[in-house]
Amino acid sequence: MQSDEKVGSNLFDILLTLNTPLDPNNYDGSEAPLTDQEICSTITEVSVGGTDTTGNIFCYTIWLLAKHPKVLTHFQKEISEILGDNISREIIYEDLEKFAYLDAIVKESARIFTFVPLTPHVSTQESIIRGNHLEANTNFFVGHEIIHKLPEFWENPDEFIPERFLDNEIAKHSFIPFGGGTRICPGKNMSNVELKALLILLFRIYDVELVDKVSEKPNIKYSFFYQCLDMKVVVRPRC
Ligand code: HEM
Repeated sequence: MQSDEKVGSNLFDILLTLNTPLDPNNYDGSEAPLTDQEICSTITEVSVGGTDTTGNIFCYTIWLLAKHPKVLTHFQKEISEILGDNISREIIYEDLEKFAYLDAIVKESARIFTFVPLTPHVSTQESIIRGNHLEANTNFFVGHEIIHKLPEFWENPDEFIPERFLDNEIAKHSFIPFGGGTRICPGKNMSNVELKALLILLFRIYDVELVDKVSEKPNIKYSFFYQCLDMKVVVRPRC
């Protein structure tokens, strides 16, 4: 970055200028707010954690909506009711809180395509989990995807039914796409806001059709998370 460039207020600007004379908070060379290693780790975490995750879930939600036209129509009606028909009207954060049906769509999409199906953990103390005895310091996995498909919590678990998040009380710990406890995903809210805004921006103007209408699933590869390898769509302005 050139020294005469204006520093914006986005996260990368802030991180890249910390500990330098370009720091908008006038870093005076005394104790640095973060070490260089902490800055690098934060940039890596936000880049890795923050792009593939939301991008893939965006694809899966488009795929599900294209496969379930009634759900899409309901969502597009919600868009018109909340934002009106002026397509250049900006979306603000407060609008997103009114989108109850979209919220249910996003949750159901994260349940059907549990992006991170397993996470590794280590027990810090001796515990009994569903009748299984675990010593302290045991390595184990939390099976997010398995939990999201258990028939004791989810009726017709393989079906995409956003209404289940509107009408029913969801059993505690049965819906954990972002994990839970102290290590819950710190990007949860950011991802939800991005995803909802993107879906509104897309579907308030366009209809989307899958090129491959036959396959039962999108083309997915597992590599710690479910990566969407390719998904071709035809996008048409709504009539
Ligand atoms: C739909 C999008 C996302 C999903 C499904 C997701 C899912 C998860 C899950 C399951 C975990 C593990 C939690 C646990 O161990 O219990 C996690 C951790 C994490 N996520 Fe996300 N994530 C998403 C978006 C994001 C975004 C947008 C960011 C950053 C901007 C992010 C950053 C992180 C980080 C840094 C951790 C590690 C937290 C820790 O170990 O303390 N994630 N995420």
